[in-house]
Amino acid sequence: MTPSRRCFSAPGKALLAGGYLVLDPENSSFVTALSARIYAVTAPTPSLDSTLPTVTVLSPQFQEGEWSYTVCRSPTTGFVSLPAITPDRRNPFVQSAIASVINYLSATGTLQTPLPSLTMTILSDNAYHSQPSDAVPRFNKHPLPITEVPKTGLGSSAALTTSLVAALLSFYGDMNTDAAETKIILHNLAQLAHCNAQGKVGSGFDVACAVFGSIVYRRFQPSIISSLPPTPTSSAAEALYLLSLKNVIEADWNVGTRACSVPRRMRLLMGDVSGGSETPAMVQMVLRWRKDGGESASAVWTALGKANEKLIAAMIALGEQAAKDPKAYDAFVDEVLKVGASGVAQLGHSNGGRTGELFVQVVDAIVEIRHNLRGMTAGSGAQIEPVEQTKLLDACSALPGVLGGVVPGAGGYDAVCLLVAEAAVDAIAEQTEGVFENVKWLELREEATGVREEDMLVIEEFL
Ligand SMILES: Nc1ncnc2c1ncn2[C@@H]1O[C@H](COP(=O)(O)OP(=O)(O)O)[C@@H](O)[C@H]1O
Ligand SMILES: C[C@@](O)(CCOP(=O)(O)OP(=O)(O)O)CC(=O)O
Repeated sequence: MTPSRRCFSAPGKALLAGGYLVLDPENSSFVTALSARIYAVTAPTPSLDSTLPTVTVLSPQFQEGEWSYTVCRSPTTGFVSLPAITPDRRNPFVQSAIASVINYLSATGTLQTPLPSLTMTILSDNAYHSQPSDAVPRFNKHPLPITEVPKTGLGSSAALTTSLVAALLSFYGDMNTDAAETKIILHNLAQLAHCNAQGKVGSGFDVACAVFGSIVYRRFQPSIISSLPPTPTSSAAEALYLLSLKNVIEADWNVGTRACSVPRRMRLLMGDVSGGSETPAMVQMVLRWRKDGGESASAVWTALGKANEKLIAAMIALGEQAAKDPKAYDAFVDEVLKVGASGVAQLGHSNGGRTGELFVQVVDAIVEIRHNLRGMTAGSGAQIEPVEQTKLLDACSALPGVLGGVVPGAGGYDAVCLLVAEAAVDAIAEQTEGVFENVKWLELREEATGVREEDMLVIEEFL
């Protein structure tokens, strides 16, 4: 093993509660980090003293997965531009991650000099992309470029950008990405790089989840990012740009990133639904309805916000209760295994004390969220919980061990997400397979940890 190699990884996401409302910094959302991760391995590239340093990113699972840049640093201003050595190839997320980190380190005066050349190799878990069969090897290779392989909607660009930013901060800035203050810088840089690459300021829940793991997320004010001047074209502008970049990255973004997770013995069950939806088009329809839909739209929006808050509070309280009164909690979960969601609500009302009460709140909140998402669907015309998903979610909610289910994120024909008792998973799969042909339960589960350094020994064999 090359001793200087290091590996950083970041997780994918599911937005359990907060689709659309998360675009407004007033609202909280519940974001779950998933077991599918993207890994970035750093290795110094031997280079000649006389040549300019280069940064190369390899993504060997995809055809044409190589992007190389020369690092040109202005001796007067310190601004770094990155002309592509492979100009016919584009990967805006890769380029943007490198540019943001190197310029930030340059602005803070901590960029390593002379700058060594670097190669980063990306490995991405199979769950991010549709696979030809279930029996593919880990980190399966595709016979197509990345842009042509269908995605599953787990937030590959956010996990990629975050793992690259962590790798770059550690390689070029010698920063400990585990330290709390570095994680905030990492988050802000990854958000900026992701927005620049996307060409728009998104809600950022996927990037925040890739950095911090499962969280109750509240967005930053978009003006923080849009206040940064455009990429400079003169020396005077370069100096100003670097100063602004440092200020923006080190400012208090006031994001909500409180850690949360699915309570023990419960599990998220993610179902891939064949179809697929266009998130940006749906966002446009919803925002238009929100703006022009008068009081009825406002009422649905407010009620959905309340239902989301209720679910968030109940999930957190239930996790605490599981630790505080494990006996009562375990006894209640054993009962949950015997009944469907409405049965859980009945049980919780009649007995179960505080634990029962909290289970009722979770079940009720999911019902309320779905009710309002259907109101949004009807009002906006965006197919957020389409009728097919209503049928699927209703049928699943009646199965023993299921607390309820939602269409995660923007909703539509991408996925469903159930909250279930862990021990019921196999029975749920058995009872739904063949009945609902278009749902495929995924091997994914919550893994609440955000960006982290990996043991190189574990990843080495896949390189
Ligand atoms: N494993 C990977 N290797 C290289 N680039 C990747 C990888 N995964 C994602 N990307 C980048 O992210 C882009 C996909 O981003 P996007 O369309 O926003 O999808 P998502 O919703 O999964 O983030 C790809 O076209 C590529 O530029
Ligand atoms: C509508 C949204 O609030 C949530 C979309 O969540 P998804 O998980 O559906 O996201 P994509 O992977 O980008 O399709 C838009 C946003 O917050 O950016």
